[in-house]
Amino acid sequence: MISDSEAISYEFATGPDLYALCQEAAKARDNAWGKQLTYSKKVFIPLTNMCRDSCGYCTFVQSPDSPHANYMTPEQVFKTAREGAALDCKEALFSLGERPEERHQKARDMLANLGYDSTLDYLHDQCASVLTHTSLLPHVNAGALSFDELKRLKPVSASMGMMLENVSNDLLKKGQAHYACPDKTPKRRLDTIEQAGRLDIAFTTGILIGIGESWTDRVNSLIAIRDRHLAYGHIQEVIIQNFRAKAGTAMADYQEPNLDDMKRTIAVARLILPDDISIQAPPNLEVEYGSYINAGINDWGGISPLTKDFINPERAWPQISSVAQACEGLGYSLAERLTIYDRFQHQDNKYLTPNLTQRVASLVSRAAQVSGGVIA
Ligand SMILES: O=c1nc2n(C[C@H](O)[C@H](O)[C@H](O)CO)c3cc(O)ccc3cc-2c(=O)[nH]1
Ligand SMILES: C[C@H]1O[C@@H](n2cnc3c(N)ncnc32)[C@H](O)[C@@H]1O
Ligand code: MET
Ligand code: SF4
Repeated sequence: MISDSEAISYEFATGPDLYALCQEAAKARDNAWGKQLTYSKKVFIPLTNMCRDSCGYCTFVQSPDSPHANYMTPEQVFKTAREGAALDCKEALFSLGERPEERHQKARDMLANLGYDSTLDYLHDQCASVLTHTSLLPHVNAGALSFDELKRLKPVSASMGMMLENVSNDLLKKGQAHYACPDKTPKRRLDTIEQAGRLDIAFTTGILIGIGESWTDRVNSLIAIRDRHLAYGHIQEVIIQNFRAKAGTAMADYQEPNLDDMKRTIAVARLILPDDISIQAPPNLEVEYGSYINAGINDWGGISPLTKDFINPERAWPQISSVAQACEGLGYSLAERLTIYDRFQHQDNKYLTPNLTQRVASLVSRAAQVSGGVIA
């Protein structure tokens, strides 16, 4: 662990200083997580691509005028989930736009056709349906949610998540990444993390780097996550995600963070966050993703053999065998894990409702029968 001021002092760490910082982080990771990295085999279910926000970096969102604006039908959800299960996926990642019906008539009309007036009600029922009809465990990433909304989703989602993005209020100003995004206020994002803690939901969060924040904003975002974890103990993983500039977005010409920036941020995250939080970085947003290992990550997040990363559709997943090779080249093994990390699984139905406890147990025992138990 390092102090807050020490973390801030690493802003310009480069060359041998960055190397030493990464070594310290890698040592902390080895002590806490051993010589094994993990990933979750998943399918991506983009339930709707309409959204009431308009983040400057996002190409996932579609304007209601676009012919591509949609809700997936229950049949499409089921087909994706079933095909994923057939390929041995264990997670159904529901990732979607936020409350589109509160802004767009087209979203209200499409929802009405499906028999709903709220995206979150539809989400709830589709998670329930995946649980009933397939072996997959839903993980909901629906952005900022209230206590009541999280509470309703808990029995149908094995874990949940929402990127904090960043705690800087400056990003809400005109011309900045989160201008006119009511769901990206640090207050609402932090409140979601807090309420998930009160509800004992195993929670994924993280920061998106390179969206106009300062280094101090970045460290302060990690500190904010740490402090909520110290209060509730519910943060299972923190994602360090690098912004990728996309043509056609407000931030198309923004500079992307470089590899040193990612390594520096990963290392500081490892050293400032408690050891029991997993540090995750996606392997599809950086060609030299293997060097994240030497900076202290222990997890790659979800990797899909079936669906693309709908948020970064132009960035194909590396083959799982290539990720395994990158790990092995540095002396680490690669193992599959479930969407809810091991230490949250066996706590007397605290994090999992009884129905989900059972589902998790049967996935774990299935994994134990094939290939000697791949689930970490
Ligand atoms: O494929 C992706 N998976 C994303 N995931 C899923 C992640 O890779 C894992 O599948 C889950 O975290 C399960 O551990 C997120 C999950 C969250 O809870 C919050 C944010 C993300 C962001 C992404 C993402 O941009 N792309
Ligand atoms: C689901 C998560 O995907 C991330 N996200 C959205 N757009 C981009 C982008 N251009 N580059 C990298 N990550 C992105 C945000 O952090 C969001 O919370
Ligand atoms: N809309 C949610 C968020 O931004 C999740 C998907 S982002 C493409 O957190
Ligand atoms: S990042 Fe999420 S909240 Fe922002 S516009 Fe895209 S879908 Fe909406």
